[in-house]
Amino acid sequence: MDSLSLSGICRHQFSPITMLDFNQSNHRIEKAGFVRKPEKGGLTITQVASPLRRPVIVPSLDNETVDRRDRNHVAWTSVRQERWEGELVVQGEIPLWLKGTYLRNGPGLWHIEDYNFRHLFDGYATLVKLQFENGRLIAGHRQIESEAYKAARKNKKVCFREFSEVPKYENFMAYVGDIAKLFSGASLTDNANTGVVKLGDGRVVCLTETQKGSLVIDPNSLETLGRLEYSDSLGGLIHSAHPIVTDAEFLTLLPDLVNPGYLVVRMEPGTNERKVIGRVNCRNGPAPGWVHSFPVTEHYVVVPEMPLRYCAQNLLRAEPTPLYKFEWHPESKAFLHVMCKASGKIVASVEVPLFVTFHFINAYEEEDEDGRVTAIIADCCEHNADATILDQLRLQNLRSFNGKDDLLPDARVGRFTIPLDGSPCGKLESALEPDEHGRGMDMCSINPTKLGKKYRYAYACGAQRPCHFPNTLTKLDLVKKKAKNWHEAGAVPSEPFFVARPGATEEDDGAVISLISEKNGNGYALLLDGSTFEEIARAKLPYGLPYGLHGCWVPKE
Ligand SMILES: CC(=O)/C=C/C=C(C)/C=C/C1=C(C)CCCC1(C)C
Ligand SMILES: CC(/C=C/C=O)=C\C=C\C=O
Ligand SMILES: [Fe+2]
Repeated sequence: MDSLSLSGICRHQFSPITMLDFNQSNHRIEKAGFVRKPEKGGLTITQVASPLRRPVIVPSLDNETVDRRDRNHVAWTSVRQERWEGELVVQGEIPLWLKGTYLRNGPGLWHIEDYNFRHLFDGYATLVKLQFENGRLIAGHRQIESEAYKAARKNKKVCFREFSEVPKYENFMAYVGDIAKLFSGASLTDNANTGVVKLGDGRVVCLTETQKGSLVIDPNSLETLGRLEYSDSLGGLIHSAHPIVTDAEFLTLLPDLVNPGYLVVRMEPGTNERKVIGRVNCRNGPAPGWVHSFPVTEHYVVVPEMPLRYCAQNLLRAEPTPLYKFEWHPESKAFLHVMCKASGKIVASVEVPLFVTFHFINAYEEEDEDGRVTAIIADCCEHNADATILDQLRLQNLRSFNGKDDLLPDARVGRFTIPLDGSPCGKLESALEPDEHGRGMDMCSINPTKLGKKYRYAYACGAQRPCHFPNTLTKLDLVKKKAKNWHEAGAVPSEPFFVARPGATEEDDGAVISLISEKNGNGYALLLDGSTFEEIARAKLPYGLPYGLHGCWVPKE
C-alpha cells in the first residue's frame, strides 16, 4: 500500500494509524482520536487527532515524560509516543514537483524509566518522515528498533554502551565482563541515531558511529527491517557516521585504533562488501582523530586527522569525561590527507591549523588555466578549534537555557586550502565573515549534484544571539560571502535539507525542508524556497518533535 492509499483510510488532519508495538505491557487503549497524558502530570485527555474509526493504541513511554515536557523545550524532550502517522494540513503551497519522502533521523528518546540520559547523542533513535505528493503531506515518526533500544525497554535500563551512557554494573565482575565484550563490540550500541541514507540499490539505512548500528528500514512504514551485515572481513568496530553515498557508491572511513590510521573503503550498490581503496597512517598522536564526517572531490577522498582523537582509556571508563570517548591533543597537531580514489595513493598530506568539526560541507578541486589541479578546497562547520562544543550538547545545558545568556560558542565556515605541489602546510580561513550567520554554524546540506564540485550555496543552521544552540536556518552564498537567515523566536530548527527541482539548471533551484520544534511545545514542517529562502509552505504537526540530526531524500519513482 503506498502512502496516499494509506492516508485514504483516514483523510482527516492528524489521523494517527493504529499502532502495532512490541511491548504490550506499555500499551494503553484510548478513545479514538485522543491520547491520554500520564496522570502524574495532572492532565487527563488531550485531543491530538480528528475523528478516527479505530482505537488508537498508544505505547506509553513512561510516566515521567509529562513532567519533563512541561519544563523543557520540546526539542530536548523525549518523543511522546512510539509512533504516529497522519496527513497534515498545509499552509501555503507545496510545489507539485516535490514528490518523495524526506526522512530525518536523530536521538529522540532520552530516558528509560526514571533514568535520564546525559547527552544529546545518547538518545534512542526517532525516525521522522515527510511524504510529499500532489501538494499533500503525510507525516509520521517511529522509534528505530535497535537491539539497544529493545533491550533497554525490556530490561528497563541501559544495556549497551551509548555515546556517553554505559550500563550500570552490579559488581566489579560485571564491569570486567563488559570490558571484555567491548573488544568484540558486543557491548557497543547499535542505536542508529545519527543519520539515514539511501543506497544506490534502494535500501535505506540508518547509521551511527558503530558499524553494528547500520540498520535497514522501510521508508514508508519506518519499520526496522534488520541489520546491514557487512560481508567483508575488514573488521573494526566503528566507522564515520557520514558515509558519502551516491547512486554509484558508498564511501566511508574505518578508523584503526590499534595502529593509528584509517582505511578508506568503498561499497558498490547491491552488495554488502566494502573494498579497501587505500590506507592513511596518522601523522601523529596516540590515536586517530574523530572522523564523524569527511569530504570528497571528484577524484579524491580527503581524510581529516583532527586533534580531537579517539581515546582507548575513555572507551573503558564507566563515567564520561568532558570529551566523552575522545581526547584533545593540540600537541599532536592537525592534518589533512588526500587520497586518489582510483589508485588509493596519498597525493598530499599537509599540516593545517588546529580545528574542530563534526561536519564537512563539501570539497572541490581548484584548477589553473591549463586545467591542472593545483589545490583542494574543503569546507566545514568549524568550531574555532574548541572541543567544548561537545560538552555544550549535554542535555542539562540544552534544557537550562534562560533565553538571555549567550552561551553558544562561536563557529564559522572553515575553508581549508590543501596545496597539491608538495607544500607541507595547508591553510584554514573563514569562507565568509562569521557575523553573517551569527557565529553559529552546523548541520549543513548542499545541492547533491554539486558533491565534490565547485559550488556556491550551502544551507545550514546559524545563530541569532543570545542563544545556546543554533536557532536559524541560513543560506550561505560562498561566492558573494553573504548569508540569508530565517529565524522564529524560541524555535529550534533542524538541519535545512535541500532538494533540487527535477530539471533545474540553477544550483539553488529547489526546496529546503526543515522540522521546527517550537517554544510552546508545538512543531511544524517548514518548506523554504531554495533560491529566495522565503517560506513557501508549513504544516503543523500534532505535537512538537524532539530535535533531530540528519536526513535524506527518497524520490518517488
Ligand atoms: C549522534 C551522533 O552524532 C554521534 C553518535 C556517536 C556515537 C553513538 C558514538 C559511539 C561510540 C561508542 C559507543 C564507542 C566507541 C566510540 C564511539 C564511536 C564514540
Ligand atoms: C547539532 C550539532 C552541533 C551544534 C552546534 O553548534 C552537532 C551535531 C553533530 C552530529 O551530527
Ligand atoms: Fe552528523
